[in-house]
Amino acid sequence: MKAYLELMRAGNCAMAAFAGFIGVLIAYNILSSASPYLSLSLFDTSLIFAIVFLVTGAGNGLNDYFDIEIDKVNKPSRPIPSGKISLKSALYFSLLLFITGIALAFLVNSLCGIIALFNSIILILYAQSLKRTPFFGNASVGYLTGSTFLFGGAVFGMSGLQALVVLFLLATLATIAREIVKDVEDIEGDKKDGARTLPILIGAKKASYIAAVFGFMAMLASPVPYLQSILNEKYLFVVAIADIFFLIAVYQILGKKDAAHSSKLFKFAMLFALISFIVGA
Ligand SMILES: CC(C)=CCC/C(C)=C/CC/C(C)=C/CC/C(C)=C/COC[C@H](O)COP(=O)(O)O
Ligand SMILES: CC(C)=CCC/C(C)=C/CC/C(C)=C/CC/C(C)=C/COP(=O)(O)OP(=O)(O)O
Ligand SMILES: [Mg+2]
Repeated sequence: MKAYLELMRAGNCAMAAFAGFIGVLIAYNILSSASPYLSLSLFDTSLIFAIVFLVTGAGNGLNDYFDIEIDKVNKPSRPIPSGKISLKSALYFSLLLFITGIALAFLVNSLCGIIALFNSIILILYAQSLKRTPFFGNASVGYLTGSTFLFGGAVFGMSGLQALVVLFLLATLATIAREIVKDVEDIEGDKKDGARTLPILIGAKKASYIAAVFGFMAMLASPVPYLQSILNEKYLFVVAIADIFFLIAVYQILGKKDAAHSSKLFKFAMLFALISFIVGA
């Protein structure tokens, strides 16, 4: 059981699922001010959390299935290269998670079902090939991460999804920045694997500057949810702390050229940003 949770990267699944949960709450807050009779279903909200957890876990599991050769070198302690889980078991487990997540999403409503199906296709394409293409891999993970908010809002249909576009964009920008930093960190292993990532194509320095631009865009846009009255002033205080960590993360990659530390700081800033959303809701 523990090995399967490790294969799913349960920590990332929980973070993504929490984002979906926040998406439901914020969309409800926005829409209920105009429609007082709008109801918030605890069952649907729990389903959103579970679906994002399952589909994210499926994507992570399939990712490790396709990455077996790289991970034998770079990450030998992971469940598949270490022998805790066989390749075939990892594949069937991931497919089961995808099917379960998609089926549950259609149980919520057709919009959630379509998003879950579309995201599952992107996750499969990412694991198979997209991750080895310049920038498209980073953009895919950025979209997928940002889509957790859209997915939560979709519980209330298109109006709920549209209400969370700003949060979607913030999360997407920040994730793209981190993904490019991760590619800078993995440049040697990716070169051996024949991957054509941004740092391999244009060099680590230029790629780091592009990551910094995405990071700054996310930071500069972070007051927008407050300015649009989507989130309150408490959000501003907490997101300011996230922005400081984003700034330090950018300094780590540009000033110190320490991609590993920068990646960790980006993730910590993203966690703080998630907290700012719930505090400001
Ligand atoms: C400026 C501002 C307010 C930005 C918003 C930042 C935000 C809320 C981002 C969303 C965070 C989120 C929903 C994360 C979900 C889980 C996750 C970490 C997804 C991306 O992971 C892919 C990554 O390649 C996994 O690598 P690793 O973390 O090293 O295992
Ligand atoms: C909203 C719904 C239904 C699903 C969203 C699914 C989500 C949130 C995905 C988040 C992004 C994510 C976890 C993508 C999976 C791909 C992945 C594991 C990328 C990182 O793997 P690599 O690029 O191989 O790098 P490492 O294996 O070294 O971490
Ligand atoms: Mg991988």
